[in-house]
Amino acid sequence: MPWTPLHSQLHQCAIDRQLLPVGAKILIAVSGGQDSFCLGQLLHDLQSRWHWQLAVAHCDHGWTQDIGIAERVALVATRWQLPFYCETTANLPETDGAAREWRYQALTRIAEATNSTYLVTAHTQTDRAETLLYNLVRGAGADGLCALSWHRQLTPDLNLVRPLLEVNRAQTGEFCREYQLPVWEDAYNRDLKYPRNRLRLEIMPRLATDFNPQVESHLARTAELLRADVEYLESQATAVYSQAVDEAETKLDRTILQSIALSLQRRVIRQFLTHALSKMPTFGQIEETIVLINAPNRTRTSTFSQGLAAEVSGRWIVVRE
Ligand SMILES: Nc1ncnc2c1ncn2[C@@H]1O[C@H](COP(=O)(O)OP(=O)(O)OP(=O)(O)O)[C@@H](O)[C@H]1O
Repeated sequence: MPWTPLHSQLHQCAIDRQLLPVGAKILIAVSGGQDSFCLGQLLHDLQSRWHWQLAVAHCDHGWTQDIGIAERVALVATRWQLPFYCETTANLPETDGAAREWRYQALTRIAEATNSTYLVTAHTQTDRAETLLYNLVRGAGADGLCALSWHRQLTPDLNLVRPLLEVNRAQTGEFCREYQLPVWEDAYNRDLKYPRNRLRLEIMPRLATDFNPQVESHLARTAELLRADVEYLESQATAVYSQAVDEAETKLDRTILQSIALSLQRRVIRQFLTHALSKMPTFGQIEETIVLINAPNRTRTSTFSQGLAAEVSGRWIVVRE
């Protein structure tokens, strides 16, 4: 089969971003859709140049509309002459979130069992643009807008890598047609009952025709820029947090918080409350706690959870009943 511009793009991207080292042991998550078939084919074709050890994993949710997909993926894996692993769940996941959680657990198990140190998924530039817009409309800060990073540590021994973040869905579709890959069209993806599908099928095309044909790549670039900002801010916040918090992580020094910018204050308070409440605080809880930085002694927020509230105690902010 021909060497395509996508082969060159992925090859160059792997070099520039140092995504997958020479000789890496890589597990490819293949759903049976066009994006992951495209990714699998590209990695397979580049394998001899990079000396990667590849394997294919599929997660079977047991949903009736998915019958036959695992067999298709297995067939393509055989065509690629790659080992194929499939996990089926005993409990049908009822929501998208539950399915995703189970999928990542299953993929991690397969990666561990096969000693793979990289798990790759086929999230694309299109997914990134849609995620940004979807989260923006629902209400998100910079952290929510830059979801989908190039890589993320899943466990101490396993990295999640997303090599297709600069490739769009039109390109993966065209590639799969050229390579005659047996792409599975998920009926769920066309159901306009789901907001995410309406965004993909109605809003994004409308933005492209009425506003800017490059909307997808522009939104994805915004996500990329935001990610760098967020990573920098979060690392600064972590450094301040370690200075401002006491050893037991029960109180926060207001004098240190008073001298930093609001954007860092928010992040330090979020880290503190996440620890104190054992869960991610809401935006409102963070804003209430920010007020305490310059408030009189004994000023108290509303009750957050389990009877706990934040309170000024001299130079400290504490969380207590
Ligand atoms: N059933 C599956 N088996 C194996 N891999 C899968 C499966 N479903 C999804 N994936 C992997 O995850 C990628 C993203 O798929 P999809 O967009 O459907 O997941 P998502 O749940 O919306 O994404 P996220 O994991 O970011 O929430 C796919 O390209 C594929 O690599």
